Amino acid sequence: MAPSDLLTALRNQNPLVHCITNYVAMNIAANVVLAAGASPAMVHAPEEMTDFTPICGALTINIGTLSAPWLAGMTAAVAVANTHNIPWVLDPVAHFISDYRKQAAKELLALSPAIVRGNASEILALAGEAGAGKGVDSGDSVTAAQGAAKALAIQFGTVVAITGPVDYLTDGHREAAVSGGSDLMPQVTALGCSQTALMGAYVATGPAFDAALSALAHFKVAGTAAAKLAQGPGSFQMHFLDALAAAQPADLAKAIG
Ligand SMILES: Nc1ncnc2c1ncn2[C@@H]1O[C@H](COP(=O)(O)OP(=O)(O)O)[C@@H](O)[C@H]1O
Ligand SMILES: Cc1ncsc1CCOP(=O)(O)O
Ligand SMILES: [Mg+2]
Repeated sequence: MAPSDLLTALRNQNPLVHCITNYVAMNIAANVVLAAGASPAMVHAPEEMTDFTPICGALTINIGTLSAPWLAGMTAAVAVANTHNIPWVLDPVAHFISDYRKQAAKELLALSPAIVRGNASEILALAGEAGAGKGVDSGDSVTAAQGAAKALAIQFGTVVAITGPVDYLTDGHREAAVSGGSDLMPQVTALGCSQTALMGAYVATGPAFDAALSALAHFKVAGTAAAKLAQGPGSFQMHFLDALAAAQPADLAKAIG
């Protein structure tokens, strides 16, 4: 499906997106999903998954502020999603910072996410390559992680998105680059996490590769527009939400290629 059709479908369908994300991202990720035209719900108790996950169009899992009860909620949600053929997206935030987080990311990756999204350092480390990540921030170039993304996509039968100044997307066979946005984007916390949540909204609407591409393009188009009005990271965040809502389906193609 073309990105323009996917954005139109997303806004028509207003899919319910089950997000398990981190404490930092919860508010902005929910606002991003709403601004784009979908309906987010942040629900993480393991006891709620059998009731809630099956009624959602997609699930997103983000390990940014991981702890044991949250991991239990994540694995319970993924099990329900997989049983009901509900696509899910993995964001392995800073998984290389501890053995605990590394192991969690590895276990989640083995549970068949439709899409994996991370920054370059996260994708490199997921493929077992040494990177220069600094906590949640990337220290590596997107180009340096492209081989890792392809290898992961093939090994796990998934779509892998690396975000950065120019985003890269692959399913191991096809690949795409998405440009635009602003260098104010990494100055606003949890925009990567919000991108992951938005991928959930799109993958509830169409095939994984097309969904990830559309979500990446939607962010770049909105980021470019917001940067024209922003005076710094604070006003950028406000204008970015407005620009996500104002983006027109035909605009998305401008960011791709
Ligand atoms: N220097 C940059 N110029 C333009 N867009 C950027 C830049 N850095 C990051 N982005 C965009 O910011 C969003 C978050 O990406 P990123 O910062 O890589 O994620 P994370 O927060 O997980 O590290 C993505 O939409 C990405 O395209
Ligand atoms: C600062 C921080 N600390 C733990 S999670 C988080 C948010 C990270 O968000 P992103 O990966 O989108 O920059
Ligand atoms: Mg991140």
